[in-house]
Amino acid sequence: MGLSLIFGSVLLLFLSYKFVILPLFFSPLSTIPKAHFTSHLSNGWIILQRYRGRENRAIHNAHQRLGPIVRLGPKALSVNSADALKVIYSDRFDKDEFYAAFANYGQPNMFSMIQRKPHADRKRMFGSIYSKSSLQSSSVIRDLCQELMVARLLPIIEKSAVKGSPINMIEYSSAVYMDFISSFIFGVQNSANFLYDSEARKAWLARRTLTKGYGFWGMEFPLLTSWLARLGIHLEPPEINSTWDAIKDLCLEMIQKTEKSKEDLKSGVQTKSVVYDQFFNQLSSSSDKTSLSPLSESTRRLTVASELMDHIFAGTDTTSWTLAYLMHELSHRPDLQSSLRAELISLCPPILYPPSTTSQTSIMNSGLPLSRSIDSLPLLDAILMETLRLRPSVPGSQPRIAPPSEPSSPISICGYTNIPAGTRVSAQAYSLHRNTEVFPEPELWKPERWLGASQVEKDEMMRWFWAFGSGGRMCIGNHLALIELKFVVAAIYTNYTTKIIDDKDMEQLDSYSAGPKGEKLILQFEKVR
Ligand code: HEM
Repeated sequence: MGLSLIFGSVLLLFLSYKFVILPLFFSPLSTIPKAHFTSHLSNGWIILQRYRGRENRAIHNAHQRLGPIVRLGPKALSVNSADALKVIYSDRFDKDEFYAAFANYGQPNMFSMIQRKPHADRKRMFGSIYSKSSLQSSSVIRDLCQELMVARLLPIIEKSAVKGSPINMIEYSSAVYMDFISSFIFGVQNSANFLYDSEARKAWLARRTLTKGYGFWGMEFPLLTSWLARLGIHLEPPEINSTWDAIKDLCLEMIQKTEKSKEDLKSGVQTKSVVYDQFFNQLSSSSDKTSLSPLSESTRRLTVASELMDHIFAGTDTTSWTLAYLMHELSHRPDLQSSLRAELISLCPPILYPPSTTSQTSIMNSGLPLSRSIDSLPLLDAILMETLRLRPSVPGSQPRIAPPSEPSSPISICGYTNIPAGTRVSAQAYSLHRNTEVFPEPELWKPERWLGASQVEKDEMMRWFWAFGSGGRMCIGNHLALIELKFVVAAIYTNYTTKIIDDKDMEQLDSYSAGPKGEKLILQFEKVR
């Protein structure tokens, strides 16, 4: 009795010290302002904000009140400082376990990998295929712009303009970018064709809508969720899993088609399966070199599928939401549409549709303007940058884990030193892009801010611009996204004006990656005379 009382008291003292006294008074984090009065002791508040879909705004609000660094939980910080980004998103911090949930088919991919070494090995396998110079000079990219954006998308818009029937741009922007990224990966002959295949397009969108807003329990409490599921208690509808499986089957189908098409050549438009070939060859040669654990055929296949499925996920919603927000904003500004068109007409040749039959450099036979000429148009660039600033597709926190401090270079963030190893530290584009000193009137969409800025102001804006993240884990598809977005905007606004018919769904959700709350942006296209 006496012994157990002593044991109980020691245990109670130990727990009080570890979970109350240490985080409250002795942790190096205890002097950092707390986002909520419970934040020194518990993650409960921030988890609740996440559950309610208010996390980005709640963190932003805390930064506005308390400054560039706030404590979200006993071992969790948020920072809002361009200087701190250089420390946290350097090659010393690993990703947080949060990312592991993005593995597909039980296999990790570049995005889901936590540690730097395996990630660096994986990233190297992609060589330079996503670099700006190789994309800008790629004949495949040129052929895809021609086939998908000119030959497939423009006729759809032309038809809608001629008939005067509005179209849902959320649906078509999703279609054009799914077709583009899957064609770049697998070749246009093996990819999705959502622009033409309305049944497949609608099924995909319906499945994506069904999964929207789910995933909280599995991500926050994976063990609890799977234990309860074994007992037949589902925290999220069980059909969500089968919906995800159906979504992922699409990638396996495209891989099968790509493998098969190597054997039997088809007629019709064909392009190289750039990403698939690069990754498959690199994976095969690296697995042949490692005699310890050569990959089995099925593991190799799932590894390819996990990686390429992730590029499809990462490259579809992000770009299509950006296009939808850009067109939404431009539709409010007919004056800006005219200025943009004047700039686009200066391209050589302009992307006129339908192409004039007399023109020698017709866009239909790939007389497209050079990608770098489109890239260097200042107004188009300003319009896109401003959209990515105000509506970044990944507005939420990108969590990293503080490494053990090295005596020669201790970790110091926003003036606080000795950040303990294992502390979860994150920044979010939502707040970085709303710094009023750098982006005055941050809630307004003002492309002019990028045009009128001096070089010094522009450099400062770029230091805070974080739509694609930064450091070694920055978006690998950023150059591809910019090319795809600029080309579609150029192709559309050279030929048409847009007017809003229904935009009730456009409020941006509050989550890690976030698009419009609904699936509808109805626009009326009119042919420019
Ligand atoms: C407007 C379009 C896009 C935006 C705003 C965007 C944004 C981002 C951001 C912020 C990250 C870092 C996320 C984090 O660490 O938490 C990221 C990573 C990534 N993105 Fe993108 N992305 C876009 C388009 C694309 C495209 C077209 C691809 C196609 C390949 C792509 C592939 C990836 C991959 C593979 C990663 C993981 C990189 C790594 O961990 O090394 N993204 N993206």
